[in-house]
Order: sequence, then C-alpha cells, then structure tokens
Amino acid sequence: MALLTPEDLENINKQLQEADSSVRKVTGLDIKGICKDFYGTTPCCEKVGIVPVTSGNGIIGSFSASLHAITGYFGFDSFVTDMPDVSGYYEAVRNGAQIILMADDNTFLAHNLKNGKIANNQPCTGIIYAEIASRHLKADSKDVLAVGLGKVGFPGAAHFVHKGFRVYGYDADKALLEKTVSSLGIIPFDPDNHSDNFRKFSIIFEATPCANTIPESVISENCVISTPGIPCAISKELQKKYGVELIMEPLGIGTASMLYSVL
Ligand SMILES: NC(=O)C1=CN([C@@H]2O[C@H](COP(=O)(O)OP(=O)(O)OC[C@H]3O[C@@H](n4cnc5c(N)ncnc54)[C@H](O)[C@@H]3O)[C@@H](O)[C@H]2O)C=CC1
Ligand SMILES: NCCC[C@@H](N)C(=O)NCCCC[C@H](N)C(=O)O
Repeated sequence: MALLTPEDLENINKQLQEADSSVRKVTGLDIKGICKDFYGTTPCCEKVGIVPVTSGNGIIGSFSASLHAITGYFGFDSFVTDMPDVSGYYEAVRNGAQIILMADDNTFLAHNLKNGKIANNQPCTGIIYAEIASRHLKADSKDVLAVGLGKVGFPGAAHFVHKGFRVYGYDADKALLEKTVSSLGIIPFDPDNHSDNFRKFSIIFEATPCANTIPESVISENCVISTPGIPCAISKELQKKYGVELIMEPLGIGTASMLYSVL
C-alpha cells in the first residue's frame, strides 16, 4: 500500500479547510454536515486516543499529530499517547479514550470501545469521497467515471452503484477491472482510449497512487473530481482550464468518515 509521507501532511489544517470549502461549494454542506447526514451520527464529546505504531515502516513523523489536529477540527477531544504500540493502547484506555485511532502499514482503524463499532480507513475513504461527489449540485447526469478500483476505489464505485449512478470504471489491472465489471455491473471505460465510446463526465472519482490519470478528453466544464488518490489525478493547468472543483485531501476526510461511522 502507498504510505503517506510527512510532505503529504504538511499544513494539514490548511489542506482540510480548503477541502471543506470545496465540499461546501460542490454540495452546499461542509464535511461535518455530509458525515452527519450520511451516517446519522453526531459527536458528543467522545474522547479519542491516538496510538502511534512502530511496526513495519514505523512511525510517520507527523501522522499522529495530524490526526490530533484533524480530530480537533471535527470537534473531538483527542490525545496522542506518549508510548506506542501495546503500551500506547494501554495508556489510551487508562486515560479514558472511548475511540482508538491507530495504523500500521496495512490497516488504519477506528475502534469505539463503548459500542464495539470498528472502521477501516480504506472503505470509509472511498465511500465518503463518493458520497460527496454524488451530491454535486451542478451534475449534468447520473454518469460517473471511477478510475482506480482497489481497496479505496472499489467501495467508492460500489457506493455510486448503490446510489443509482451509472458507473464507467477503469483500472490498470485488467483482471480487477473484469471482476469489478461482473460484480458491480459497471461499464468498462479506459479514459485514455475511448474513441468508440467518447464521453465527458461532470462527476469523476479517482483512487490510484499515480498522478495525472484523468485526461482532458473526459473532463466537462465545472466537473467535480473527487480524488483521495495521492498524488493528484489532474494537472493544475487542466483544473484551471475547465474550472474543475477538486475534492482532494490526504487524511482528514477519510478519518472523519471513520469517526462518524463508529459513533
Ligand atoms: N486521501 C486519503 O484519505 C486516502 C488516500 N489513499 C490513497 O488512495 C490511493 C489508492 O489506495 P488503495 O485503494 O489502498 O490502493 P490499491 O493499491 O488497493 O488500489 C489502487 C488501484 O489503482 C490501480 N491503478 C494504479 N495506477 C493506475 C492508473 N494509472 N490508472 C488506473 N488504475 C491504476 C491499481 O491497479 C489498483 O487497483 C493511494 O494513493 C493511497 O495513498 C488511501 C487511503 C486514504
Ligand atoms: N491517507 C490515510 C491512509 C494512510 C495510508 N495510506 C498509510 O500511509 N498508512 C500508514 C500509516 C502508518 C502510521 C504509523 N504506523 C504511525 O503510527 O505513525
């Protein structure tokens, strides 16, 4: 799995505020409002314990501090434990944490110790980015282009299908694309090679670890590109040229989705 870098997380508060402003422009609601409406939950002073984890590639410099800033932005009371790993988990519980946030190289979880609910960052991220894009006030149809159908992208594509959108999907892994076409009933669509099936989209969802995966030919004026994928799916030039509203942020929107889903 592509791991975050400290550079991805620089100025996380500014990144979150900018993303929130884009979400408001696209949907009329802020991220909090979307999460509240979608999950039907509201934070009520739950204490969040953030536990650094040293396994695998180890601690990512500003990951825990970023989670502390993010939980604060969404109105949660949180703390980062002094100790990592098992000792940190013990410390979090002993200090009254109701929700645990922790991540190794493969899984980033939120666990509510009071109601037993548990959330995984990858599906929670795909679903919330899809939910935001599905509420695009200026969408010109119910057609969606979904590029990248992995651990984040597949749940996102499935969410669009469940909400009644017509999903055109693409993944560089042909076997995965075939599996997704048959399991979700999406329409295979290679954005770089679609002469026989030319179309533009006002809603695009991208979840790949590659840059510039969305070519100019599929972008319509004032389209929304909702993309958890890191790095960015389109160039700044294309974003400016077509007035694209970009929903893109490295950690906070997915974390909010996890937290609201376990309340
Ligand atoms: N912003 C956020 O909050 C989060 C961002 N991410 C990021 O989302 C991205 C996807 O993460 P996962 O789904 O866990 O990875 P994954 O490896 O499970 O899925 C990525 C998929 O993209 C496909 N792909 C790669 N290059 C492609 C290309 N050029 N065109 C089309 N498809 C291509 C791969 O075949 C794969 O199926 C990563 O960059 C990850 O860092 C992950 C979690 C949260
Ligand atoms: N964007 C949200 C998904 C993050 C994920 N791609 C990742 O980098 N996971 C590794 C996190 C490792 C954290 C580390 N163990 C620590 O505790 O600092």
